Amino acid sequence: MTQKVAVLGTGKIGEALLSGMIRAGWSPDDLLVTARRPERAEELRARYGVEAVSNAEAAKAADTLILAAKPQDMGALLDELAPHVAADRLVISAAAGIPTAFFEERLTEGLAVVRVMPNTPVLVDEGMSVISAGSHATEAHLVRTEDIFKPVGKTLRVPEKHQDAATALSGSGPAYFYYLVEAMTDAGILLGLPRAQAHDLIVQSAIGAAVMLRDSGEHPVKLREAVTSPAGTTISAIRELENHGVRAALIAALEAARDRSRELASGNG
Ligand SMILES: NC(=O)C1=CN([C@@H]2O[C@H](COP(=O)(O)OP(=O)(O)OC[C@H]3O[C@@H](n4cnc5c(N)ncnc54)[C@H](O)[C@@H]3O)[C@@H](O)[C@H]2O)C=CC1
Ligand SMILES: O=C(O)[C@@H]1CCC=N1
Repeated sequence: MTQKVAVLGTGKIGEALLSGMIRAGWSPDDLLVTARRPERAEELRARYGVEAVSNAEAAKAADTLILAAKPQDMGALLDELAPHVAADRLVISAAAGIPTAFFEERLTEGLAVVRVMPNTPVLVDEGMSVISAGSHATEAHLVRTEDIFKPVGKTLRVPEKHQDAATALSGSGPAYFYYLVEAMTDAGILLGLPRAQAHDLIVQSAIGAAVMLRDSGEHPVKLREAVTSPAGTTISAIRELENHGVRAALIAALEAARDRSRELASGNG
């Protein structure tokens, strides 16, 4: 029998996942969405041909519920869902910070809960989804979760204690690269290039560097050394990065993201 999957709280990450599932061959007939605003429900219906229903209807009809509301909205969503989630359902949470125990305590006794931290590149099938089992989730539940997330990128299983770190690295990760591209494009403008050209030069350099990181098997230090000619341009830039503490700033930034993820654990951070 075909499994029905519902995305509850279909905002940016929920829609990214939904679009990925459809690209991967899921029939819109086997997918349900929920949204707070009727206009948003209509938009999703028109864009993907999926049925938009209430949270209670989704909980009753779907075998797998993907919860993609903000951590701060999760308590209220669970209050709505609690009377309707049968014990044989799989609940997948994509929320930053919130532990699987939060769902287990508020929903049906013995329910399988899986925590996943995806990232927005699921939109282009290059996502990174980090997966942890709750206390009642079995191997079969993890495989069911991977069936949803594998077609839209890589997946990795980690113990739940590492989820806050994963959130800081890969959940938020794309934002750091966009930030760097934005800053380097500004630098290109300072150096006299038109914005569009500066953008293209930096984006293609980022793509080339990312593919080499993924495919060459080389350590990033080796790849950087190959760019850094003696008494050349690159080392002049690297010295400035070190002078400005960019490495320390990145370490502090990711530590702050990890700490914020921990703060969100209660669902009202
Ligand atoms: N944006 C990202 O890159 C990532 C986000 N996440 C997690 O995904 C979740 C959603 O994040 P975004 O998509 O960025 O936020 P968002 O604000 O775009 O989406 C959340 C959606 O949930 C809806 N919602 C809230 N309560 C609801 C309810 N009771 N019933 C139906 N819909 C409800 C909101 O109207 C909104 O459309 C968060 O928990 C976040 O931690 C995880 C990984 C990456
Ligand atoms: O910024 C956030 O809280 C979410 C979680 C990971 C990426 N975006």
